Amino acid sequence: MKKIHIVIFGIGNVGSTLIDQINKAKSRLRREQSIDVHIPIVANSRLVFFEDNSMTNTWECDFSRFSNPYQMDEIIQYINEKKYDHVIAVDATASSDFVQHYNALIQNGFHIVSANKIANTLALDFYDALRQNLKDNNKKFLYETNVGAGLPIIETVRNVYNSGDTISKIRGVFSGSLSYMFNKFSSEDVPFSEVLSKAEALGLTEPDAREDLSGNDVARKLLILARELNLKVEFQQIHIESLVPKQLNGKTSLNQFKSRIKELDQPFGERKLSLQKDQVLRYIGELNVADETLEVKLVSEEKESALGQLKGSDSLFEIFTEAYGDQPLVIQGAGAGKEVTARGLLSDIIKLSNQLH
Ligand SMILES: NC(=O)C1=CN([C@@H]2O[C@H](COP(=O)(O)OP(=O)(O)OC[C@H]3O[C@@H](n4cnc5c(N)ncnc54)[C@H](OP(=O)(O)O)[C@@H]3O)[C@@H](O)[C@H]2O)C=CC1
Ligand SMILES: N[C@@H](CC=O)C(=O)O
Repeated sequence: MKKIHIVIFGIGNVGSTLIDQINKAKSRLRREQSIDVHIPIVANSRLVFFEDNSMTNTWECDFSRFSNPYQMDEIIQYINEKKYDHVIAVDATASSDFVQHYNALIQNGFHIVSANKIANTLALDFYDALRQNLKDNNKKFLYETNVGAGLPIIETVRNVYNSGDTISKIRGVFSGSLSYMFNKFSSEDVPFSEVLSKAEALGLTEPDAREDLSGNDVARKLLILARELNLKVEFQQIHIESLVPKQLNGKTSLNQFKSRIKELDQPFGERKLSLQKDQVLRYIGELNVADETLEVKLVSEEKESALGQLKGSDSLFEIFTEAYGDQPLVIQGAGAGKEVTARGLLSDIIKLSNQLH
């Protein structure tokens, strides 16, 4: 039996769902894969719970009764003292501060599984140094959920690339939350602000929904895929059409933005009115490999087209390669949501565990 110790950072939509999924999968993982998953530490942005402190019935109860403010050093020290063989830090935050701890975690024996896209989209210096650090310390970093949530996008792109096929373009609807919003907005008579609130309540958006609407989240996914193809591109090179109206862009706090979301209704209403019958709005990402251009934009699509017929929070990725010719390799399915994202993290945890000896 291989014992895997998981430290979970971030217990919002995705992190808390992951803990529930692990608890449910535990006995099957022991029985079928000889993997014993154990969660000794759970943390949010301010508080940490160490299992030694107490154990009641549920982790939520333990966390709310026995958690304390923390510094990262305490967590690293706790793990070091336990002398565990295999430790995985799961990043279920959206924090740019948290990723600054990755290198220290790796140097202290942690592997990393992440839903957070930030580490892979900082400057190339950081990106390359992180990979060197992983190599030097013989540690692994898995992040399939960075693109398409639970969909197998990164692995597929990597497999196609490693097989020697030439990828010329990747195009599609990269955002599950915006897919949901535009599906609902295009087909129902509701103001955009209402659709946005619903998407937030369903846990489909980023913790700060401006990251979705500004195009930053789609741009990050494009950049992550471009870097998987060994393109040396930076975030600043991406052409992004932001959907956040100028008066709300950059100058508002998150709370101010939330109190003013009705200001989105008019510009989106006008955009909808400009659509022809049988057209829908789609927010797409496009990576052209040959000229290294990355673009994020809002387009009108025919309802019957591949992008136009998407339902719910579906994402769709078209991967154009030499071997596949004119008809791209297509991956479609829910591209956001806590259940599918947590499943993607759990799948990375199991994949990683199977590589450890
Ligand atoms: N929702 C989805 O469909 C998908 C999400 N993802 C990614 O998953 C990640 C989590 O998303 P989601 O669960 O929806 O977000 P939530 O806002 O629901 O949860 C974020 C959690 O991270 C914690 N946190 C923030 N900063 C830190 C920190 N420095 N150290 C430890 N914990 C911290 C927050 O704590 P506190 O409450 O104290 O602020 C909170 O518990 C994001 O990176 C997102 O991009 C990826 C694919 C799909
Ligand atoms: N906000 C993201 C969630 C996953 O990354 C999306 O809409 O796809």
